[in-house]
Amino acid sequence: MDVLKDFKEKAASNLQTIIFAEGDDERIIRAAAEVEAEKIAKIIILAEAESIQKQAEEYGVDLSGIEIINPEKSEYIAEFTDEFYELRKHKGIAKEEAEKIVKDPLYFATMMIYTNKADGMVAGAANATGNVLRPAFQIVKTAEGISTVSSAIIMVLKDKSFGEDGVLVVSDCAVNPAPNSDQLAEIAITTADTTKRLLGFEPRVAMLSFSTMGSAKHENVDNVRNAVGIAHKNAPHLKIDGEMQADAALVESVGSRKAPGSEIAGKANVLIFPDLQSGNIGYKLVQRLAGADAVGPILQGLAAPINDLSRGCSVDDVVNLTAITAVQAQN
Ligand SMILES: CC(C)(COP(=O)(O)OP(=O)(O)OC[C@H]1O[C@@H](n2cnc3c(N)ncnc32)[C@H](O)[C@@H]1OP(=O)(O)O)[C@@H](O)C(=O)NCCC(=O)NCCS
Ligand SMILES: CC(=O)OP(=O)(O)O
Repeated sequence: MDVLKDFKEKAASNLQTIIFAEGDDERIIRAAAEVEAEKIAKIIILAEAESIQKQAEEYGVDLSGIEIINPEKSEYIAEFTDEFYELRKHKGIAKEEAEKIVKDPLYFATMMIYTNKADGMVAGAANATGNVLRPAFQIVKTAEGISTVSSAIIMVLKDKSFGEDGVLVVSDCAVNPAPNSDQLAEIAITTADTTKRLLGFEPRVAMLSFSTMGSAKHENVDNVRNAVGIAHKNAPHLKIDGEMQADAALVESVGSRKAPGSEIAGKANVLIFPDLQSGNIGYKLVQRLAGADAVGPILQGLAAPINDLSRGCSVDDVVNLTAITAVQAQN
C-alpha cells in the first residue's frame, strides 16, 4: 500500500482547484509549482504578483499556469465584504471591519471556498493552527451533524507491522485542547469515518490513556472510559475500544496481556489521544524520531475541505496534503 502515491493518482483523475493562502512562503511556492507540474490539482496562490514571480525565479521554479491573486487588490473584495458582514453581523461587526478582515489572506482564501471559486484550501506553513481554524469556523462552519471539528493525521511508518500495513490514523493533534467525553467520542467516530473514506480500510479504533481497562484510577481516565461508552452507544457498528495504553493498542503480545479479549488491543490502526497535549506531542515524536511521514492535520467535520499544515512542514508535506485536500474535494 503506497497511500501517498494513491492520493496523488486519485487527485489527478479529477482535477480540483486548491487555494494556497501563503504565497510568500518558499515551501508553498515550490509545492505550487510541483502540484501543477505533476497535475495533482489546479492551484490558486495568494500573493503580490511581482514579488512572487521574483521569488520563483530565485528558486528556479515555474509558476506558469498558476493563478496569482493579490487579496488587497482583488475584484472580489466588495462581494466578500458583503458576504462576510452578513455572516458575522450578529457578532456586532461593522462593514469597514469586514472589509479589512476579508483582505487577510486566510480569510480571503476561506471566502474563495465559501463562494465556490475554489474547491479546497491548504494553509498553516506560515501561520499557527488557530489562525487557519478561526476563519474556517466563522465562514464555512461545521458539516451537517457535526458539533466538534477535529483533525486527523495519516502517519506512514517505516515499520509495516504496525497499524494497517504501516499506516496509522491519529487524532486529535491540532484542534481541541481538552475534549470532554462527548467531544472525545465524536472525535473517535469522525476519525473512523475519515479513515474509511480516505483510506478505504476498516478502522480499528483505540482510545488512548495512561491506563488499560481500569489499571489506573484518575478523572482523566474516566473521561476516556466515558467516551468509549458514548462512542459505542452512538456508533455501535464501529470497532472502538479502550481505555488503553499505546503499547496495548499497538503490540499484540502486550495487548493480549493487558486487555485480553479486546478485538482492538494489539491491532489498532486508529489512535485517539485523550487531549491535545498528548496528541500534538505524540505525533511529532513519531514523525521526528521514527522518521514517519505525517500528512495533515486533515481537518474533519468542516463543511468544506480546508486543511492545516504544521509550520515545520516540508515541500513534500505540502504536496501530500494538497493531494488529500483535492481528493476530499472530489467527494
Ligand atoms: C480552535 C480555536 C482556535 C478556537 O478558539 P477561539 O479563538 O478561542 O475561539 P472560540 O472558542 O471563541 O470560537 C470561535 C468560533 O469557533 C467555534 N469553534 C471553536 N472550536 C470549535 C470546534 N472544535 N468545532 C467547531 N466549532 C468550533 C466556536 O463555536 C465559535 O463560533 P462563533 O464565532 O461563530 O461563535 C482554539 O480552540 C485553539 O486555539 N485550538 C488549538 C489550536 C492549536 O494551537 N493547535 C496546536 C497546533 S496544531
Ligand atoms: C499541527 C501543528 O502542530 O502545527 P504547528 O506546528 O504549526 O503549530
